[in-house]
Amino acid sequence: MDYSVSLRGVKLEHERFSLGPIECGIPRGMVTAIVGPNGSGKSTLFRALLGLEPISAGQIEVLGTRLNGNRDESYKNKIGFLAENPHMHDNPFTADEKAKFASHWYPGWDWERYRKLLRHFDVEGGIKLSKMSKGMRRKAELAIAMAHDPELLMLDEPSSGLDPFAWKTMIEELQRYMEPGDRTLVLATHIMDEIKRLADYILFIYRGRVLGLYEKDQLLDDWRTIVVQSDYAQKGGMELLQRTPGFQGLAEAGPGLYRLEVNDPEQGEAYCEENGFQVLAVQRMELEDILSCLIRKEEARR
Ligand SMILES: Nc1ncnc2c1ncn2[C@@H]1O[C@H](COP(=O)(O)OP(=O)(O)OP(=O)(O)O)[C@@H](O)[C@H]1O
Repeated sequence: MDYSVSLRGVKLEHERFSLGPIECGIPRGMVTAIVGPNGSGKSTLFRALLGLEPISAGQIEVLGTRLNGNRDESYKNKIGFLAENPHMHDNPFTADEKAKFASHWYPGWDWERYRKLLRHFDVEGGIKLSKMSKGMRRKAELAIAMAHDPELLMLDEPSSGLDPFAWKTMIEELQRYMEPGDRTLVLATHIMDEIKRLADYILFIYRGRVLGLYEKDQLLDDWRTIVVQSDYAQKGGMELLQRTPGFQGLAEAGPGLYRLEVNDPEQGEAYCEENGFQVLAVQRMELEDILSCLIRKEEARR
C-alpha cells in the first residue's frame, strides 16, 4: 500500500504519558479516522506528525519527507492542519487577516477557494476570531486550513462546536476535497456518524498504542454479535464458545444465553451450530462496541 504518513517504531515520552511504540501507515488518497478515548494520544500524534513533538525513538515519514533530524520543513506547505483548540495568539486577528498571513506561507494558497469556503460555511471573514462564536471560528479556521488545497489535511476533532447544518456543510466540503482522488484526509473524531460517512480506514488508538488500522467497510462487515442459546445448561459452554473462530468477546445474557462477539461471522456461526448452540440472532456491531471490545482485549493483554 502507498502511504502518506508512516511511523516505524515511533516513541514519544511525556512526564505522565508515553506514545508508542507505533508502527503504522496512513493510506494515501484515503480518509483515515483516528479513533480512541480521551487522552489516548490523538492530538499528540498529530503534533508529532507536524514535527512539534520530539520523538525518542523510531522514524516518521510524512509525504515522502523523513522528519527526524531533518531541517527541511517544506513538506509542511503541503499540509493543512486544524488544531483541536484555537490558538490564543490568533485572537486579535480577523479571519481574513489570519488568512493573509497563511497565504504568504503556502505557495498553493487560493483566495477564491478561501472565499468560497467562507461563503459555504456562512462566515464573515472581517470579524475578529476572538469575537466569533465557537462554531463560527471553527468554520473560519477550517476554511483557512483548506484554502491551499493541501495534499494532506489533518483535522483534530473538526466538528467540535458545529451545529448540525454546519456539520453537514463540513462533510460536503470534505467529500469535495477528496474528489480528485490524490488527497489524504486524517481526522481525529469521536463522532461515529462522521466516521461512517467519511472514513475509508479507522486507526484505533488507546493509551498511546495503536490497536489496529482497519478498512471500515470490512470491519463493519466482519464484526458481529452472535446471540446463542444452549437448551441444556451446557457444562463448559463458555469455554467452548471462547474457542469460536474469530472470537473477540463473550458475555452471559441469561441462563444458557450468550452474546458472542466475533470477527469471522460465517465460521463463527457454523462453529456454534456444530457445537449444539442455537443461533438466535446475528447482528452487525456498532463501531463504539468494536472499540470497547478492542480496549477490553488490550486491557487483558497488559
Ligand atoms: N505537552 C504535554 N506534556 C505532558 N503531557 C501531555 C502534553 N500534551 C498532552 N499530554 C498528555 O498526553 C495524553 C494524551 O493527550 P492527547 O491530547 O494527545 O489525547 P487525545 O487522544 O487527543 O484526547 P482527547 O480525545 O481528549 O482530545 C494526555 O494524558 C495528556 O494529558
